[in-house]
Amino acid sequence: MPRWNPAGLHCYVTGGSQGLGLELALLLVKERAHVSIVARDQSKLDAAIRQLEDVRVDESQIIRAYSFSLNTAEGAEAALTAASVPHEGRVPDALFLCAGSARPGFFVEETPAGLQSAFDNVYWVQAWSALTAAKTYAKQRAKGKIVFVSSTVGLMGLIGYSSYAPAKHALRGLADTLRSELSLYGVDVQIFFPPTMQSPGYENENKTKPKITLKIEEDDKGLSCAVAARGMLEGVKQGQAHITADFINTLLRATMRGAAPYNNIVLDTIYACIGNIALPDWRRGVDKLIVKHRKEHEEYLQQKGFWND
Ligand SMILES: NC(=O)C1=CN([C@@H]2O[C@H](COP(=O)(O)OP(=O)(O)OC[C@H]3O[C@@H](n4cnc5c(N)ncnc54)[C@H](OP(=O)(O)O)[C@@H]3O)[C@@H](O)[C@H]2O)C=CC1
Ligand SMILES: CCCCCCCCCCCCCCCC(=O)[C@@H](N)CO
Repeated sequence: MPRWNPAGLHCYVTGGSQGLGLELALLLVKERAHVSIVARDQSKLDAAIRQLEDVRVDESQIIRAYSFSLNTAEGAEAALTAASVPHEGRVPDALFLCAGSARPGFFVEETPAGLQSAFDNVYWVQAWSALTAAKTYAKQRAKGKIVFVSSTVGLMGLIGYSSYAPAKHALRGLADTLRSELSLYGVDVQIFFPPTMQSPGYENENKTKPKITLKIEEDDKGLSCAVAARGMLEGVKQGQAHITADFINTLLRATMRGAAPYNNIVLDTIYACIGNIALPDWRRGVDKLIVKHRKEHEEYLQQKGFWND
């Protein structure tokens, strides 16, 4: 299969105002793509556009920002329609659905409304864009690409991520389904599983992250968003269905593949063997750490007034 090349194509990057999405948008602009970024905060979009303009290679590149909330079907549709205007109404050649946010916490402290809004912020924030794009690809008889962004905790579960991990797993289910179904229209579907990335969103979630989750993650320095974006784009170019950019997520990917396509049958089999031994070993350590944390957790709940009502 020939490598995918973004030069001259219209790439639509949600969450393109900061973090992974911005770093990916920068790479795409450097590779001569037309780039549209979408996020809510206009001032962050303005700052991002200045950075993207700085790396423009060609006068003819169309580089635009659009402020929309992608949490609703209407918002996602309006954003895609707006971004298509400078391209004669044509659907973008590729969508990179990077938008999403995490709000870690303990399950027993969650509320029904909180859990539902988390699904909006993690699953629907990408799925609505895929829905409107898929319909438009089919109607316009256009070929294209949709790339979702999941997480390490789209491949496993970890204390503190009960509102987030299920939605990231659901994105994998959607990506696998659409990889199968959208081949009807010549639309490629891929999904990236990033590890921890040093981003504004990560710094923000750490402010309220449970202590035990912080402890489990403490040795994990994560990737810079620039390195993660490079790994993501490389996997996209190679046409990988499931993309990873670091060793741990590669082990998780290889052990969680199921019927998904191999990236490399020999290497993936080796990674799965390593993962089958190393991952349960790591998990046993984490399980022990959590049991040891019981007393401190009880004190935390006491302090929060958990037993008061
Ligand atoms: N950082 C990490 O450790 C990891 C992150 N991920 C995932 O990778 C992706 C990128 O993460 P990261 O770079 O850290 O994210 P950041 O939180 O730093 O940036 C998120 C981007 O998405 C935009 N966004 C968020 N919600 C919406 C919305 N409802 N509508 C429109 N735009 C929105 C934000 O802009 P604005 O708020 O202005 O709308 C911003 O541009 C996310 O999907 C995240 O879940 C996965 C694994 C690890
Ligand atoms: C040999 C086996 C060793 C395995 C080590 C695994 C260590 C990983 C623990 C951290 C996982 C948390 C990632 C969540 C990232 C994310 O999506 C949020 N930060 C959202 O922004």
